[in-house]
Amino acid sequence: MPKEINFDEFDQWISARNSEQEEYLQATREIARDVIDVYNENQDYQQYDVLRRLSLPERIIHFSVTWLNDNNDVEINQGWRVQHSGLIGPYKGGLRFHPTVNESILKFLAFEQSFKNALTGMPIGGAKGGADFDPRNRSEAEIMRFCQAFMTELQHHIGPNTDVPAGDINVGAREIGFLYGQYRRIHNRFSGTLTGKGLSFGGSHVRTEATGFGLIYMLRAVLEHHNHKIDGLTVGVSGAGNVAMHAALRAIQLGAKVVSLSNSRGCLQYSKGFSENDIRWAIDHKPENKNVLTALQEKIGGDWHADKKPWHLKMDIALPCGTQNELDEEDAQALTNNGVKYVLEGANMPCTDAAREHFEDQEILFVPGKAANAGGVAISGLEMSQNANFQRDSYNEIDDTLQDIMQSIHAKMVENGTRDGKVNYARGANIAGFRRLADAMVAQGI
Ligand SMILES: NC(=O)C1=CN([C@@H]2O[C@H](COP(=O)(O)OP(=O)(O)OC[C@H]3O[C@@H](n4cnc5c(N)ncnc54)[C@H](OP(=O)(O)O)[C@@H]3O)[C@@H](O)[C@H]2O)C=CC1
Ligand SMILES: O=C(O)CCC(=O)C(=O)O
Repeated sequence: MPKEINFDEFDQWISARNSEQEEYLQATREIARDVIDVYNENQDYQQYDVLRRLSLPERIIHFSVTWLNDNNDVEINQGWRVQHSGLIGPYKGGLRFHPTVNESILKFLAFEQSFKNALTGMPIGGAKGGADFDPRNRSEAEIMRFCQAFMTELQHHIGPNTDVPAGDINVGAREIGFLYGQYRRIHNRFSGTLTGKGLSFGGSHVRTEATGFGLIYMLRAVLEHHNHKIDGLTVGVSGAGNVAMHAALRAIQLGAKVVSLSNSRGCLQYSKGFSENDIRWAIDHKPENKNVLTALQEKIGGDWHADKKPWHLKMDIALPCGTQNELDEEDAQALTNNGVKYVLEGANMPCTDAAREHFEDQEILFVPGKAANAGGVAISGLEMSQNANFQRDSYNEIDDTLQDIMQSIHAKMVENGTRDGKVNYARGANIAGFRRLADAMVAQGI
């Protein structure tokens, strides 16, 4: 029988099933708060129980990864693939290698991924995976053997029409090459089972840059909607990885002043504003430097603040691009004290709940990661279709498509998130993603 549900009932239900999985509870509660009215207004959604069903992963695969280090000692790690929703296409989402990886983090990432992928308009479901492997201080040979051992287990569960992994933290082009090589060796088949591949073996132009560039295209759309221009604005970026560096690069190319980058060890402040060449140098020299930001500081100057975040600096726009929950309420307060106007999440869920509430209370425009960083997975979707058709589109064609996709996600948020003339981008993203998944769930029955 159709049944309405209120937020407290939902909260009790989800908490009882996921106790001590704080990141997962944070992500599911955040979406439920925004979509519960949409759910309660729709008899079909109630009849098919879509809110609760969408709040649990379809499948979690958990395996051990056993491999030999350079001393020929056995090492054992834990690996997972969380296949959250295959409703609208093959499971799709990145792999993360980091010592903090656990089931709660991968479940939250897979859950967010399903809503993000729904926003792209493409036929891709949501998943995430990874391992508690720490690649820091490992030789390249050890990283290769770990990737091969990880894929030996994961390959049972993926395929071009089943589940297509890609990169995430500490999984870049090199690791995707090792993972793909092992998959191809086992299956003796050239297929699109992994995106983010090298250009010489089925990769797509712009995939490397897509998440960071897409974030800046989203920023441009948000600014235009509010009659502003990026030119001359001051931007603070956290992180110094794939997303952060490419966001900084595109922002500078479009005329912004980027005054910070950071990593888990501290923050590099460069008040004059980095040049394109500074960012390109950091991208190129990251592999051979333990801390590319202190190496950059030695080259160009600026101030290195050990164990600090960039959020105490003066900026118009904040782009957290490091990791989940890196920006808390105190940071949000510091940003508003300094006059920040826009916050766009490049990372997945980098703002804590309290920080998001603070931005909402202060009427700071906030765009959640599931919309702002969707450019990466969107170009992964294009890599899949190029692979399926044995074709390669040009760099400019893909970059143009990326701009169109980010514009269309912006339009969906405005359509679903505007009340009394004001856009709540988080609510707009949650409602638009929820409607697409919920409609597919109803149409496919039980
Ligand atoms: N790659 C992609 O296409 C996509 C990535 N994302 C998300 O973007 C984020 C970054 O991923 P990506 O750039 O690919 O990963 P990378 O591995 O390339 O880089 C991660 C960067 O974040 C830094 N970092 C880690 N923890 C913190 C912290 N607490 N504060 C500040 N910086 C920190 C790392 O520093 P250190 O080296 O010191 O650890 C590193 O510089 C993640 O949340 C990821 O899920 C989202 C969409 C797509
Ligand atoms: O490209 C992909 O498949 C996944 C990207 C990703 O992990 C993400 O969007 O968080």
